Amino acid sequence: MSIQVEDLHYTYSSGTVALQGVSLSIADGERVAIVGQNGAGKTTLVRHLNGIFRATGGRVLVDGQDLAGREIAELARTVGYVFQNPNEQLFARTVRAEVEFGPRNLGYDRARRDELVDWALTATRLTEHATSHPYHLSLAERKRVAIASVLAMDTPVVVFDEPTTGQDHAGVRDVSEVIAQLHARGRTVIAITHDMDFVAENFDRVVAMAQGRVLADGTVHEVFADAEVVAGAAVEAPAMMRLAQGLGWTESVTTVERFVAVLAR
Ligand SMILES: Nc1ncnc2c1ncn2[C@@H]1O[C@H](COP(=O)(O)OP(=O)(O)OP(=O)(O)O)[C@@H](O)[C@H]1O
Repeated sequence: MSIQVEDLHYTYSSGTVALQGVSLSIADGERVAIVGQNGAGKTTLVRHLNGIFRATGGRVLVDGQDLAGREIAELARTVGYVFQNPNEQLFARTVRAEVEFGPRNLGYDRARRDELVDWALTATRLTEHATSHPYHLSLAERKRVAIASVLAMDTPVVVFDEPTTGQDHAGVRDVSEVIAQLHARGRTVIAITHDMDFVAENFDRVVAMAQGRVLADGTVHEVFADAEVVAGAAVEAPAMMRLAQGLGWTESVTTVERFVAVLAR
């Protein structure tokens, strides 16, 4: 499902100008990472995609339809949003009830619901915690519950707000695997992240933001090879890319797999 953001502006009621004319076009099935320093406007931007925020200027179209005037409940069927802080998202008494809430609310029948919930729990390694209270789990596990509860809604677009923060190595691998599964199912995946190695390993495209604007939009290599962009967005290129540059290689190298392939030659 495609997304068009056209000259989007957003000013908080406090007067903070968070977005100053963002334009983006995301095609069906793309994997897009949004990067940039704290306060760049990333969260404000993605919260427009499912109608949590309404543009104070410009517009957002999903599948060609303007989101203005559309109900949040209707948009929930289209764009899933995993909050950065799971405590803002979770409310049920058991993990399974939490994960089942979305598909139940969307009116999916029992068989589809069970299938989606089982898949979401397996994908996030939470099956054994299905009957636990989410608040008895660690923060990292609660974050995975938040991910599972959005996965189970089976939306064509899934937006993650800093999905790897607080996750250990296995948790990061799980999130990568979830993204790969969503991609294989043809879903559009958008993630805000501060982990540039995670970006390089899991995304095809990077949008770098600064001060409420898009500074650069391109492949991982294109965006991180531009020193001005790297400085302006206050990010660091992925480790493999820095290593390859340090070795004086001219090839595009952003991932471990690619690094090993070039080294082997
Ligand atoms: N609820 C709010 N009320 C007022 N200002 C806000 C609010 N939330 C965010 N802002 C401000 O809007 C600007 C953009 O914030 P936003 O959270 O979108 O940035 P971000 O790029 O997601 O940052 P981070 O990486 O820290 O999550 C910042 O100046 C921030 O202080």
